[in-house]
This record gives sequence, C-alpha cells and structure tokens, in this order.
Amino acid sequence: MSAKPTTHTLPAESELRLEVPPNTTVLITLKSGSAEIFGAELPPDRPVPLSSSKVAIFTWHGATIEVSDEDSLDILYVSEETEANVAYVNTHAQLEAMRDEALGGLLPTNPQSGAGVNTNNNNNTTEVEGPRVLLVGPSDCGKSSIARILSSYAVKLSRLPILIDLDVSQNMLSVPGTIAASQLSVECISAESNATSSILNCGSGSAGMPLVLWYGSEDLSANNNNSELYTAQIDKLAESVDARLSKDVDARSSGIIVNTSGWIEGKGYEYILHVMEALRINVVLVVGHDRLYSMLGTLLKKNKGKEEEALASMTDAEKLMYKKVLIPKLIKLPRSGGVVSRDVGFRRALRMSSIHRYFYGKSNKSSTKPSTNTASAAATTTQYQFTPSLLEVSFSEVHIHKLSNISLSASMLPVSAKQSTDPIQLVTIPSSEITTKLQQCILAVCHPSAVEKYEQSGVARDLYLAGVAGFVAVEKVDVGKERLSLLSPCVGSLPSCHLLLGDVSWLE
Ligand SMILES: Nc1ncnc2c1ncn2[C@@H]1O[C@H](COP(=O)(O)OP(=O)(O)OP(=O)(O)O)[C@@H](O)[C@H]1O
Repeated sequence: MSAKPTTHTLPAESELRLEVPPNTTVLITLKSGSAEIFGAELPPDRPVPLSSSKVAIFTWHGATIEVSDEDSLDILYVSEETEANVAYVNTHAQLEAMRDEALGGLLPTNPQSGAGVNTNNNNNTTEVEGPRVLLVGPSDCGKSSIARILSSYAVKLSRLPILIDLDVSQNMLSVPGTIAASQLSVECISAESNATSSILNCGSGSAGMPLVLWYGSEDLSANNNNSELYTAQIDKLAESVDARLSKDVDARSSGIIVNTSGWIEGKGYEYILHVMEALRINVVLVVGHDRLYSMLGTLLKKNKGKEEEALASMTDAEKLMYKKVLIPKLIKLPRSGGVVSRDVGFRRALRMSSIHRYFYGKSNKSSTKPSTNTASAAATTTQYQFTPSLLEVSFSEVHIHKLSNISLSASMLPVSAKQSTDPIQLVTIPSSEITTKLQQCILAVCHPSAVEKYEQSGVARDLYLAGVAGFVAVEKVDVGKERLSLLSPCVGSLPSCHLLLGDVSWLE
C-alpha cells in the first residue's frame, strides 16, 4: 500500500479508468486542467473519495489527476479509446435541440406533425414536448452511466430533467427493490455522487425528494416475478410524472431520462414496450445491442406503416380529428470500452452500500489528508453525514404487509371474484407469525396520506401504488417480548405504522 499519491497526466479526450474493490476507498484529486466523472465536473484541488466503484475520469482538454493508495485498486489505466463519449455528448446536443424547440413556445395545431407533440384541446394549440428518453440494453452495457452523463450535462445547462430509474436491482435514486423518479437540478449531482451507486447528493437542500414506489424485490426476473405489480407501478409513476410536468414549463421542456434494467428478452422486452407507451417515450437509446435495435426498429416501422395506411383512408375532416400515434426516434449508441461486467458479489456489495448510504449518508473521508490516508486509517476515522436512530416498537403497534400476486391462482377463483379482485393483494403478517426471519429485512414505511386512503377504501392499491415515506431496517426481533428494533434514518416515531415487506435484506 503506497502512502504517497501517484500522479497521472491525461491527454485530451482520454479517460482514467479505475476499479476500486469493495471496502476500499481511494481519494482522487484534480491537480490541473478539467475532468469529469460521468458528466459531473471534478472540483479542482479537492480530494474526492471513491469507494467500491468502477468509474472513468474523462477529460476533454487534458488533466492531471492525483490518486491516493493506488496499490489498493484492482485496476487503473488510461485509455484514449473514448469515441463512445463523443457519441454521448452528440446525443446530449440532440436532446438540447429538442429542449430548445419545446421552450420555443406553443405551435398551432397540426395533426400531421411528428413525435413528441401534445395536443392541448382547450386553446387549440399544440405543445412540443421536451425529450422523453429511454435507455435500453443488456446488463452492464453502460445504461446507468449514460443516464448519469446525460443528466449531468443537462443540469449543467440549468435544465431540470426528471430522472426515472426502473431498475429494481441497482436503483440510482433509492434503495434496491424500488422504482423511483426525481427532478434533478445542478445541486443534486456531483462528481462524488456520480461515483457512487446513488446519483443524488445526500441531503442536498434543493434536491426534490424522489418519488419512490416499493416493488419489494431486487430481481425482476425471479420466479415469483410480479408483472402486474411492476407494470401498475410504472403506470402510476408515469401519471405522477405527467402531473408534475404539467405544472412546470421548464421541467416539461427539459423532459425525462429513463433508465431500465438489463433484462431485454421475453418478459423483459415486453416491459420495454410497456414503458415506451406508459411514459410516452419519444427517444429510445439502444446501447450496444444490434438485435434489440433491430427488433425495436422493425416494430416502430410496422407501427408507422399501419398509421400511414390508416391516414390514407381518412377524409380530411377525420384527419383533423386524428391524434397522431407517437413513434419515437430510435438511436443506437456504442458501449463504452471502459464498461465493466460486475459479478454477483460486486453487485451485492453495491446494493449493500446503497442501503448504507440511505441510512448513514455519505462518508466524510474526504477530510482525511491524502498523503497519510491508508485503508485501515480511513476505516477508523470514517464519519458519516447522518446518525440513524434505533426505534423500538411492539408487534401490536405495526402492521407488516407482504405484497402477493394472486393472478397465478386466479383460475381457481369464482368468476365474480376474479372480476372484482385486484391482482395484487396485501397479506398482513399476524403477530404470532413474526419471527427472527424478519431480522435484516428492509421494510418500506407507507406514507400517512396513503394509509388514510387505504383505511377508508380497504383497497390494496392505495398502499402499493403510493410513494413510500421511507425505509427502516429490522435490526432485532425479540419474539419473547414481542418487540422489534428498527433502524430508522431519523429520530422520532414512524410516519405510519403500515410497513411493506419484500425480499430485500441488508447486512450492515
Ligand atoms: N467508461 C467507463 N470506464 C470505467 N468503468 C465504467 C465506464 N462506463 C461505465 N463503467 C462502469 O461499468 C459498470 C457497468 O455500467 P452501468 O452500471 O452503467 O451499466 P448498466 O447497463 O446500467 O448495467 P445494469 O443494467 O446491469 O445495471 C459500472 O460499474 C460503471 O460504473
């Protein structure tokens, strides 16, 4: 382990790629020039900690970077093969042009105009929407990194895009097992946050609280996959995003950036199509996968053909009434040569660090002097932004619900029951069945307003389609005393006593 930091001089349009193993932290410092981590500028002369991450420090014009403890890294190298970054910045420029067009104001209604057009029937005008971007591709092709790059470049220009992460396994906006949306601004993103599993700067004042829905599992494709729940939650998120955008011209023109999971076959492909429709996507970025690009291209061409055929047989009056089908632009993006495949162990470590960050915030290791920093010294001096509290509740004080999909057994229900039954049900765990198995589980705390609605209606969707108030981790179950110890990010009582259980667990 070297005590002295090493210095790397990067030529223009090159990147320093580093792989920091789990439980290791190194500090990187920009000594001269300019450089960015997934689009967010490195501050000059201020050490930025990198923990358990694989990142690239890219420079457009050249930079000198100092790295502490280089020997503790798995890999460090400089690459000049960065054509993919040029493709990403060009994509950003195209999205900017769409944002400018959207900000250009209201255009007269024209039923023949292209995608991304929203008709406002009240004043007979048509509003051009900002880019509604979807990133798709297989696992480890760089989707999340591109989402970070496009978001960082957009906020740097004072845009206010909404980032939506539908990847339940490694969600950038919340803990694993969730889907979420957050309005971004320049204060939300930094080089440091871009180098972690969660994009948001913890506790940054003006960052809007993300809207987070609890899917309850880190694996979309697991045997018990719950497609009704996932698609219903996507629809709900889309509805909330539209409601948010309808109130704010700047946000509407900035558009949305949607990250997805790497599941692109079978049901995974169906999910992609569902998202395109639900979120009215007008730009699809396919990353490094020719087959998926070709499949989507064929589908979109077919839809365009069908629409042209329908338009050809319409009278002029019918054409005026016709609402044009949204056919998104399809763009193929290269996979960056730096993208690394992460094994199961590394992915698990990332999920654990993302939950740790939820409870403890970011570490303040950057205050450690780089020249004296070692892994063990860092471990002893680590301080965190937040101090979570331990909350004791009795079994009878809380209602722990599990979401269960009844569609598998729907064929056994009488017809009337089938029609009236929500496919997702809440199964409440009785106190007598609470055991130590609950230890280490993450529980989503329902929002009090959702609970109020649920208590009046008794309808499960009032809880599972509402944004959650936050999360607690079960530290201890005392079956004898019928008490639970819950780790909570803040002091005081729980926002509500209705808790949703899934299969997400956390070993601190
Ligand atoms: N240019 C690069 N140099 C070094 N590492 C990179 C680079 N681009 C991305 N990575 C790293 O490669 C890994 C995979 O990238 P990313 O998470 O963006 O892929 P993904 O397609 O979103 O994966 P998944 O869908 O499986 O979550 C990440 O650890 C990311 O930080």
